[in-house]
Amino acid sequence: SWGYDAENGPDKWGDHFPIANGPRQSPIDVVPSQAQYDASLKPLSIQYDPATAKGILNNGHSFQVDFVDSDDRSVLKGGPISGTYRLRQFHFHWGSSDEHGSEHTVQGVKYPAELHLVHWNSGKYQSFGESVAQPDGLAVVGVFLKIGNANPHLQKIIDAFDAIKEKGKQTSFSDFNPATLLPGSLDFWTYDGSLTTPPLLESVTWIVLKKTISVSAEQMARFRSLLFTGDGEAPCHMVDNYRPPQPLKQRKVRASFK
Ligand SMILES: O=S(=O)(O)/C=C/c1cc(Br)ccc1O
Ligand SMILES: [Zn+2]
Repeated sequence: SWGYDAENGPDKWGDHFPIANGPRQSPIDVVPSQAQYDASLKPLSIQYDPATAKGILNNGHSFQVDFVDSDDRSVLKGGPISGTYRLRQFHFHWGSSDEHGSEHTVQGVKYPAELHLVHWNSGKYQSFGESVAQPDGLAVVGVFLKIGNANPHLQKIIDAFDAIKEKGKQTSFSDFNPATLLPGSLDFWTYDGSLTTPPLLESVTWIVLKKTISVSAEQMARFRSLLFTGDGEAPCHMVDNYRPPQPLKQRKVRASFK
């Protein structure tokens, strides 16, 4: 199945998922000078309840922290979206070195990693599964990681890595507030896009934060100690699990800030 190597990576995804060459694919290169300031964009409203954190899983492509999404305790509102979107999971994409690894880029600048907080439109649809097939079904907040001081909030996640080193492994993960992973400013760029992994569905309103959060080089090295492979397979380090920027086509990127 799909992955990130030469045989099954982003250049091959179109073979099984033709939408890979669609009109609203993600990620993109954000060019700040081309983004239009939109005064009608509301401030982002992000309210997460740490009690909704459920577990952490190595899914063979990344690791994800899953949340209880059977009620509106952890939700995203405002910004470019209408109504309420419920937090489903967050995950990361990262590189084999600190020089690259993010999916979105900013005028060609690559960051060592990118956090994605995935939300679905619980105001309009009954489940994540239904939402993922709708043009307004998902809202993903993207946050760039930049090498600097160790991030104490990331450390709690990293401390769980020994339990999920291989593909398919999972463990409980509770009492965690993902809002601690957000930068001080919620200024953002927004555009209509897609999932950046197969099935690449064009159902995502992207909200990419301008400000970064810190991660130390040592913490990044811990991300790279995870494995794409399962128990009993020849080990392959989980690195370079990012899709490169895709054509903007007929889209405009809006900015929430001047
Ligand atoms: O990298 S993203 O575009 O955030 C992919 C999100 C995603 C989330 C879920 Br939940 C299932 C499949 C997916 O592809
Ligand atoms: Zn992602």
